[in-house]
Amino acid sequence: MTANAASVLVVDDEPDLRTLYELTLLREGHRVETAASVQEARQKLRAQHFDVVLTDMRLPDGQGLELIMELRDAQRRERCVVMTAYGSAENAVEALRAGAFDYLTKPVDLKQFRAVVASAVQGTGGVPAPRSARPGTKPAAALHDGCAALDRLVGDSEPMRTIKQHITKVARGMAPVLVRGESGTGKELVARALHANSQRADGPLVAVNCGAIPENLLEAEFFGARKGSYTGATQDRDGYFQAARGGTLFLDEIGDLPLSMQSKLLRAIQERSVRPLGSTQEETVDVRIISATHRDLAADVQAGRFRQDLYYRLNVIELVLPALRERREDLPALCEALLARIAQESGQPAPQLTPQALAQIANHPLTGNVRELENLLHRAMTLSEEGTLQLGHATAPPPVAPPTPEKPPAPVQTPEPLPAPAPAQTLQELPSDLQGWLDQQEREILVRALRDSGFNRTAAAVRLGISLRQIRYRIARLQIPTPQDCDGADDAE
Ligand SMILES: Nc1ncnc2c1ncn2[C@@H]1O[C@H](COP(=O)(O)OP(=O)(O)OP(=O)(O)O)[C@@H](O)[C@H]1O
Repeated sequence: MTANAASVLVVDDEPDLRTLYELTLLREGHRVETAASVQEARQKLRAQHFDVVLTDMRLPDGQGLELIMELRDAQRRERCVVMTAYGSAENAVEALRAGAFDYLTKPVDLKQFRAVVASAVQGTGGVPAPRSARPGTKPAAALHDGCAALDRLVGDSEPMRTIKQHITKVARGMAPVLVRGESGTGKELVARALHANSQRADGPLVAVNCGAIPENLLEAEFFGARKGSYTGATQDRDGYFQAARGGTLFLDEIGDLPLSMQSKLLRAIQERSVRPLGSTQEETVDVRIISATHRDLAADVQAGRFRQDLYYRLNVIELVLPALRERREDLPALCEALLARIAQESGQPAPQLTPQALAQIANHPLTGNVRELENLLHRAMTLSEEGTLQLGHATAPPPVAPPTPEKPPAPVQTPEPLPAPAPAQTLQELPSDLQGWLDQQEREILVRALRDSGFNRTAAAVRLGISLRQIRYRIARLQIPTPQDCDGADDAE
């Protein structure tokens, strides 16, 4: 028996299943009480508090959902896990919306069962959460990180206050969250704040831009791949799901995921397990899913571009971020915070923001939201003299090299730090490592385009006929070093 055993109430009308769950939990070191009906569960809950309540959805005298709602209304601390019949996605979604911490589908897989209970027990006061178990860290640190992540979301307007309240309220559960909002409104910051305020804050946050990954690589990137499963897979490697174990998987631009991948993602979420490419084994993964989109996913569902069942699964809780034009009162605070951040990153003192400069900024439509504001301030800072922010022409976007589709990319010249390419090999000899060779070619082309555009990724992307997202993905994948302020040189998308 573990010293910090949690107390669990199991509610199920089937005696065999009750015993199975009870034995499994006892073996994990927990204290267990059981109930066969809603009435009996109510009695037990009146008599004592538990850490976790595991309840079947359908009970002879009512629904497990009633218990969840009663505990929620009484502001009780119990975390509820509901067991729903396989294929009834609506029930699981309804339970999560009603405040359930998580759900399991029947027939319950015992491995999943143990993982979900372990996740629910963490931080309830039973088994200590990973953070407090780590030597040298205090629970206060968790609080601090969570608050700091919320503070990074600058803005005290009504819609921003509501968003922050919602973040603290929903961060601790396992329910999937869909963050909606125009490009540049801070969806990724919201995802980070959700993670930092969750009990998984000590685990990884893996952010994935679904729109930037080539379709043929999606499966391997998400679920991992075994050695030899495709050309270039020279060793086993984990996917995003495995990398996010015990933490949060942030799926940005989820609306850009092709339909074929949507069904695979749905399956992974439902089964809580993934099968790496080339493997015969399923791997259990314990991740919380947060997704984001600037698109109207409901309309995409109507148009058949997005799977309805996946939409329901991802959209259990929806957070809608306001556009900057809907919260113009936040502009002064945003400018101050962004200038301080840019100044700190560039090692310069923050320039003073005069009322005239602020008025000039306020006149700008800023359709690209906070990202556009950030880029504008970056440009203005480079023009500023004597400690005062000068807008000058900074409100105009920087010139971007026009696309030159008719002009094929010039022959690749090797940039300084890179090894010389092997053009002879291109034509005469077959490369012995195709993937490595292709990566090398791509790297050289990207480095050249970046240099030619003064490390402005937008311009480099235009030049190469790819999107900003794609170039960002490729730069990260090939680990191409870029100057610190490279972001600032980019246009708002
Ligand atoms: N409320 C905010 N306070 C401070 N900075 C913000 C805020 N919102 C956004 N930003 C900054 O603006 C930039 C864009 O934010 P973020 O990437 O989170 O937006 P997004 O909605 O995810 O954009 P996209 O849809 O294009 O991916 C980031 O540098 C971020 O730090």
